[in-house]
Amino acid sequence: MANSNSLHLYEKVELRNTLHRVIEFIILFLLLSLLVYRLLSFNNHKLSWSIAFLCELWFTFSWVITMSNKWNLVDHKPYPDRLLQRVPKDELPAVDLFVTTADPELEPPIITVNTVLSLLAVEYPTDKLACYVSDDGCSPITFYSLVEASKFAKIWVPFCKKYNVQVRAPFRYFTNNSKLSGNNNNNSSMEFKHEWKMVKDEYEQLSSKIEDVVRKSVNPSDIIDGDFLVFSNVQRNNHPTIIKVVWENKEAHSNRSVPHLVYISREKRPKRPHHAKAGAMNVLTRVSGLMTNAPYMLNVDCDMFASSPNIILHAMCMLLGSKNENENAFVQCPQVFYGGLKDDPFGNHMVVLWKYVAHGISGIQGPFYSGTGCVHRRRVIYGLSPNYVKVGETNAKSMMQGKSVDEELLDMFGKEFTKSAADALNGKAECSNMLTKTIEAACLVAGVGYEYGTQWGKKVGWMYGSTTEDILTGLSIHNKGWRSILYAPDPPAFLGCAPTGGPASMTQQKRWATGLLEILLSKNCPIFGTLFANLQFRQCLAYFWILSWGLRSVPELCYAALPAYSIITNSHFLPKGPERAYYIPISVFLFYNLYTLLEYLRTSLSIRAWWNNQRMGRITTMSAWLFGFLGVILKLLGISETVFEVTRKDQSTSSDEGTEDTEAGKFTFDQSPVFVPPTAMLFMQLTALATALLRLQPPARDGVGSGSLETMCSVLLVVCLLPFLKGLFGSGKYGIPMSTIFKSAGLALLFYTLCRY
Ligand SMILES: O=c1ccn([C@@H]2O[C@H](COP(=O)(O)OP(=O)(O)O[C@H]3O[C@H](CO)[C@@H](O)[C@H](O)[C@H]3O)[C@@H](O)[C@H]2O)c(=O)[nH]1
Ligand SMILES: [Mn+2]
Repeated sequence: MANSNSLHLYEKVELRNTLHRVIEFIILFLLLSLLVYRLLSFNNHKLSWSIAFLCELWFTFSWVITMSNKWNLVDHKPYPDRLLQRVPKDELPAVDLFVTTADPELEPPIITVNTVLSLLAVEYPTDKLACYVSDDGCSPITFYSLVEASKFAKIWVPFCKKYNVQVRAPFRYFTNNSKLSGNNNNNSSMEFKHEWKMVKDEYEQLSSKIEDVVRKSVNPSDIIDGDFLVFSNVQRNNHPTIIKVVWENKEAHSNRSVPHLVYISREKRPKRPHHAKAGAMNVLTRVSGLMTNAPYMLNVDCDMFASSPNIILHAMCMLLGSKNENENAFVQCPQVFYGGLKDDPFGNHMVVLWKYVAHGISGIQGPFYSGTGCVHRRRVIYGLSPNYVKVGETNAKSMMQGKSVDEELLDMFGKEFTKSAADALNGKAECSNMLTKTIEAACLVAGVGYEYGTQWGKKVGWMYGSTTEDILTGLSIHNKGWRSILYAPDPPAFLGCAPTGGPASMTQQKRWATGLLEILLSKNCPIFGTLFANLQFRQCLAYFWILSWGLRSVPELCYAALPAYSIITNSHFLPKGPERAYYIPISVFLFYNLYTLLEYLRTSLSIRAWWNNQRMGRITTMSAWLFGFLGVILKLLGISETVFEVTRKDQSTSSDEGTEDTEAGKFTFDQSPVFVPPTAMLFMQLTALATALLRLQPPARDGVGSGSLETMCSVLLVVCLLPFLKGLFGSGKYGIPMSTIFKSAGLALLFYTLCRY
């Protein structure tokens, strides 16, 4: 029998994708042929030909990167049993659990509470876990909800463990039609039924209590006083640090115990930068560093509950089990969404993206850190490089160049934190298990001024300077030469909310495009990482692929304007009928769509979902990503700052995913300017088509006017923009506001006049 120590704790599985590779090469060949054709026939054409050439050059370049990203798809499979054979349960490493919330209105406290409960109930020794909730909204309602949740946790956690409940977020468990479901044989027993009923009643009481407070019919301070005093007279952006140990786990080894739960609202002062989520994560890191200092940290957004009870154990297999103990910096789980609208009408479930791109990058240096559903090593977050890690040696010492260790630690981490940081770096972190005693020090490290003069956000912790702090932080880790691991189990490890509706999706996409481009155009650009640090070349390409989302809007918009321009001026930018090259763009179109469709079908998604994503791809690029691009330009010019706008999380805790709500998938609009460019684009194409239809085109200058391909492109764009066409006639939130229509019509008119001048 093999020694349990010699067996790997996880396995790397390569996925087959020969068919994909073949189609990828065909598309590449066609794109290159198109470029060659353009070069050979350059003399005969002018402006539109050059623009088309530049755009196609960009598309080809993007395609090469896409191919590199998806070349070898890799998956991982953990063996938790082997881990438990190797490491006794009470010697498993401790893990700190971080949850961030920022706004009790956009992020209803009941959602946060469910996330917290799902984490408290994971299948892992409770004395190894501590859950920290950062509340950037400084809301007594959130605090009250957590206090009540911690009481409920005392029956919820033992219940889940006793009956091996699979989904440990109560709102999902009780509404999932999973009536009386669990995994044990004794589930049908009278005892189980009785307990199930009791727990369900308790949960209902908890939710109604929270609802009362949210609806302001009950004031939290009327229920529990004392604790709420600190919340009186606080303003969201002007208040001292509030740290409350909601629950301290003192009966560690009892099988009814519940992990620690700590509430943190960091200090905020007007005009002092708080660095949004990155700032919150750094405060969580420091406060937990003083309280429990676990060597591993799991972080989730408030809406991402753990839907697999073994997730921490599985992640540990990958972190403890690599051949070279410390090669993997973090384990990232895909973002999967629950209760989403049917067929992904807003194209933001990203299922195919996670399946193909993330698994592909997983075969290079590892997936990007994407902000939620990720287990980090604390030492890596503190800036340690893989080559410094020598088990049993003092890492803190080896990290420093020159100065004495103490001085250097002081400069990096700040005064109150040097000891904690040194312990963590040296791997001798131990739980003090006296949380309340550390509150005073914890308040200091959560203050606004604490990071001043330290390296937080620059060299240690979550990185500042981008609204996509996750990608930036992951990049700085990959730069040091670390690898990362994608863990995508089925059923998913975490489930969250995807924005529903046009405005919420646009806000999110705009923030991403902005944040990503901010990174690309800064000193953190991955190209420097490859040139001067340890970022692998193909990983650099992968980063370039994601960081350039905002940039893509420019070639896409130009290319989309070309058919309208060509029809209005009666010229052509694509090959004409008799030429053989005529078939190149047609083949690119067919093969590309076949390729993407195949990806959707292989992921068991519908053709409708494929189409919705293709369409939203075009719409998002023209609207949100364009505004992300403009936002970064304004920032570079020093005109405005980029901000983190929190995405609204819908409280639809219903389980009826399939039920037909005819309005649900319908595109919604608001006053936001992001809706202007797609509306204008629609008007441009409609004007062009009308010009052709009414035979108002001027005579073609070189004898060959616009042809069938231009018309097809134009029609295709109108089809993609159908939600906007409908929006012109819709009312309320389903209609495009009049002001947007006027602005867009103005732009389209301007375009028409420029074409005609
Ligand atoms: O000042 C802030 C702003 C946000 N958050 C939290 O950050 C998380 C993510 O915010 P959300 O509005 O849900 O943004 P999403 O676009 O859904 O988030 C994705 O993109 C972000 C980067 O743009 C990542 O940080 C997230 O992890 C990733 O899920 C939420 O838990 C918020 O409560 C804070 O704690 N403080
Ligand atoms: Mn989110």
